Amino acid sequence: MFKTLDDLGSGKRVLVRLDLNSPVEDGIVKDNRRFTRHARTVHELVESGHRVVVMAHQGRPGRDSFVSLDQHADLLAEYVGTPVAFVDDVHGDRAIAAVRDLGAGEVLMLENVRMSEDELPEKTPAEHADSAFVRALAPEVDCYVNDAYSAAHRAHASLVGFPRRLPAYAGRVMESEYEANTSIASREFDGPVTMVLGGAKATDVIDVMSALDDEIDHYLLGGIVGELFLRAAGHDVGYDVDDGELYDHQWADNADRIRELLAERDDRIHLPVDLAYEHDDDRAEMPIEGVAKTHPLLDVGASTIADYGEIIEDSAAVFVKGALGVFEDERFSDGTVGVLESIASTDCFSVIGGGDTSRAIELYGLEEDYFSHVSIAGGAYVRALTGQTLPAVEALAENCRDR
Ligand SMILES: Nc1ncnc2c1ncn2[C@@H]1O[C@H](COP(=O)(O)OP(=O)(O)O)[C@@H](O)[C@H]1O
Ligand SMILES: O=C(OP(=O)(O)O)[C@H](O)COP(=O)(O)O
Repeated sequence: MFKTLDDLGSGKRVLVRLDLNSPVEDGIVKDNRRFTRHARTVHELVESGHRVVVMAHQGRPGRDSFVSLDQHADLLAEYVGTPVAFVDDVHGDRAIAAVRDLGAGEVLMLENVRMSEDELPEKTPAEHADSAFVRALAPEVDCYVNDAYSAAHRAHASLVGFPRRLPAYAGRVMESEYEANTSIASREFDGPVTMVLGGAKATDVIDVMSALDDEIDHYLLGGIVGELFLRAAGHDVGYDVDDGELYDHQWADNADRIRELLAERDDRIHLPVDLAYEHDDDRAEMPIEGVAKTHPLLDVGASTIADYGEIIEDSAAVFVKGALGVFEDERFSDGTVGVLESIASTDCFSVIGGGDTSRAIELYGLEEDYFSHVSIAGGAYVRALTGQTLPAVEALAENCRDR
C-alpha cells in the first residue's frame, strides 16, 4: 500500500507531517494523546540519525484555537526526550535557514502550516505540489514522511503536495491507524462483529451504519444518538427538554434515515432498555418501557450495560465510535466505561475511536494495552469505517506505485 519507516534508511533530511491539532483553552495548548503517539515516530527518526523537520497545523484561521506551534514544540520535546527547536516561519527565508542549520539527530518544528496561504486552498495534489510552499521546502530535504493519519481526510498542501515531489513514507501512527481502522472492510474475523455507536453526532453514526451492512452483526446504541433511535422506535424520549439543543435539530435532519435503518436492520440494532438521569444530585435509572422524558437522560442503565456486555463477550471484533453517556461526569460514566471494561476483559480485536470517547480510557484508569487499537482520529476514523478513501493516504499509495 505504502512504504514505511522500515524502508527509509538512516542519516537523511526528513520532512515529517504530524497531526498535533489540540484543544486550546485561554491560549494554552492542552496536552493529549496525539503528542505521545507522534513522539514515538519522531524518536525513531532521531535514533536513526535523521535531521527531522516537523510540519503540523493547529486550529483554523479565524478561530481561537488558531495559534502558533511554539507550545507544541515544547510539549513534543518532553515526549521525544530531545529538544525540538521552533521557527516562526513555514517556508520563508527563516524557515529555510533553520532547516539548513539542522544537525543529524536534531528536530525542528516549523510554524503552523495553516499560516501559509498555500496550505488550505482546494486544489489537486499536482497543483499543491506546484505551490510556493512545496517548491520552497521540497529541495531542502531528501524525503517526506506522513504520520498525520487523523488529518488524512484533508487534501491540503502539506498532506498531498509533497508526495508528488519527494519519496514518501508512512510514519508509525499512519501505519497503525490505517491498518486497524480499515480492518472492518476486510472482515477477516472468526465470529460476530459488533459496533458500539454513541456520542452526540447523529450524522456520523448514520453514515457509518449506511456504509456497512454484512460486515456488522450487532449495533449497540447509546448516547444522544441512541435516544434518537429510541424515539424512532416509538419511545417518548429523544427530544430536548430544559431548552436544550441536542436532539430536536438532529431529529429534524435525520428522522427519516433513522427510521429506514431501524426498519432494515431491526434484528441487528440493539437499543437501550433503561436509561439514567440525575435525581437529588445522584444517579437514578428507569426502564425504557413507559418512560416519558421530563429531564435530561444522561447514560444507559444497568440492564443495558449487562445486555451489551454479553454481546461483546461473544464478539470476535468490537469497534467503538462515540460514548454511551456523559462519561465526563463520573455518575454517568457507567455505560461508556462498562462497555470498555467488557471489551478489555475479552480477547476480541478492538478499536476505540473518537477523540472524546477515547479520553474515557485514561479518565477511568483503563490501560490502552487492553485494546487492539485506540485511534487518535475523529473524522478520518469515521471515513475509514465508511470505506471512504483518504486523500493523504492515496497520495502515499500513489507515490509508492510510481517508484
Ligand atoms: N445522553 C447524553 N446527553 C448528553 N451528552 C451525551 C450523552 N451521551 C453522550 N454524550 C456526550 O457525547 C460526547 C461524545 O460525542 P462525540 O463527539 O460524538 O464522540 P467522539 O468525539 O468520541 O466521536 C461526550 O462528550 C458525551 O458527554
Ligand atoms: O483534529 C482533526 O480532526 P478530528 O477532530 O476530526 O479528529 C484534524 O487535525 C483535522 O483538523 P480539521 O478538521 O481542522 O481539518
